[in-house]
Amino acid sequence: MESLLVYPSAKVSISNPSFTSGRTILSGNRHFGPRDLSNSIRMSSGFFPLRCTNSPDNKEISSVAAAIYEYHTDELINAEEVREWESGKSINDIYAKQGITIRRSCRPAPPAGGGMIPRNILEQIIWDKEVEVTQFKQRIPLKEVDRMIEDASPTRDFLAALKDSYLRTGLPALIAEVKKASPSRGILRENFDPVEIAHTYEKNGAACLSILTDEKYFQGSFENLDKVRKAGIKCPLLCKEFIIDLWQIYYARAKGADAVLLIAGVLPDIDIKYMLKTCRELGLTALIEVHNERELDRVLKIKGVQLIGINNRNLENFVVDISNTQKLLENRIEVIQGKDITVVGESGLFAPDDVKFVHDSGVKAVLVGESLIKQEDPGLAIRGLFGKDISK
Ligand SMILES: O=P(O)(O)OC[C@@H](O)[C@@H](O)c1c[nH]c2ccccc12
Repeated sequence: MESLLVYPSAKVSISNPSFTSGRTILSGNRHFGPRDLSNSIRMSSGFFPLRCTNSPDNKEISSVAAAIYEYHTDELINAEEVREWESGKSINDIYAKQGITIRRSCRPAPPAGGGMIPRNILEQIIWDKEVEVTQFKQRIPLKEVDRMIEDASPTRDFLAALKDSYLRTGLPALIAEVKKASPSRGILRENFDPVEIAHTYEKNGAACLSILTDEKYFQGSFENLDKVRKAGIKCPLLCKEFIIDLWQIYYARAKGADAVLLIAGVLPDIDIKYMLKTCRELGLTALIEVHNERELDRVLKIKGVQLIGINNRNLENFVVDISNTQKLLENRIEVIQGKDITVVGESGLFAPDDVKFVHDSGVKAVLVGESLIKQEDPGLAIRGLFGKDISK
């Protein structure tokens, strides 16, 4: 074998005999093995393929390598990002070339020279997430998450639930968000019972629910996701998380998610592609979030994308403008419909006119948090938002 791709976040144990499929490249111990290989795992965080040019000669390693090699499609192996990486470009330069302004700090092992200062809140959130995920992975290694998945109940079809609801009501399907707080708005609801809110949303016509799991900035938790899932809720659930590592996708599945959010402003194309593949294997729907034209155009080029969210909130400065949905869809709606992609209008929706506005722009679903969760009765709030009862 001439070359293989290794994900830097991979934790591979060469003496682990369970290396039979590509999935397991993410389990095991910290180091891959001999120096030539471990040298290629330079970043402790981040998610990026590296090509190791030395042929592994150890028999065990060869089988690992074969597993990894098999798992990558030509599309990933030949990705432009890989070539750029090989020619010595830094991960953040490669991100920037795709218009991604959010950098990776690669903490907790910062690059030499370190000392980076976050430029905005989203960057801060991502850097904190790098540390958090590393700790989570140490506490609950992927092998254990895999076991948890074996015991989890089957996933529900998130996308089909949105489509069914749209066909039934003729109005954008509602993804109602279970959200206690946000960095821009502070605490949204004092007496916050996620299960009770979820039941109310479901009873009042939500097609799907979105459960915030970020603790530090949104006061959410995977616990909440788990609780809602086990409370007899039928609506499919979106795990609302800042995903930067495959581990989080597996964990979301283990905790009852039916869908995960992938933010194009944070993830380069190669990560989105790889994560989409993982989602498909786990039976999860991926909601790919974009905020500007460049991100949308990037995502429209990726094969297999079925669900795109247009966030009206700029996560770097919190400015909300619902005309963003219209602006982005204006010249692209035919392409989107041609590919049978469903678009979700996200954030800043408060009144029937807002829903009508994004519907007229071409969305078939909406993602709503604040305007529902802030009201005494979030169920009544749904009627207020649509101007009618959408539960029948
Ligand atoms: O509360 P709002 O304005 O209705 O927004 C909901 C949802 O769109 C928002 O919470 C959101 C959209 N994308 C995100 C990414 C991370 C965290 C939160 C979000």
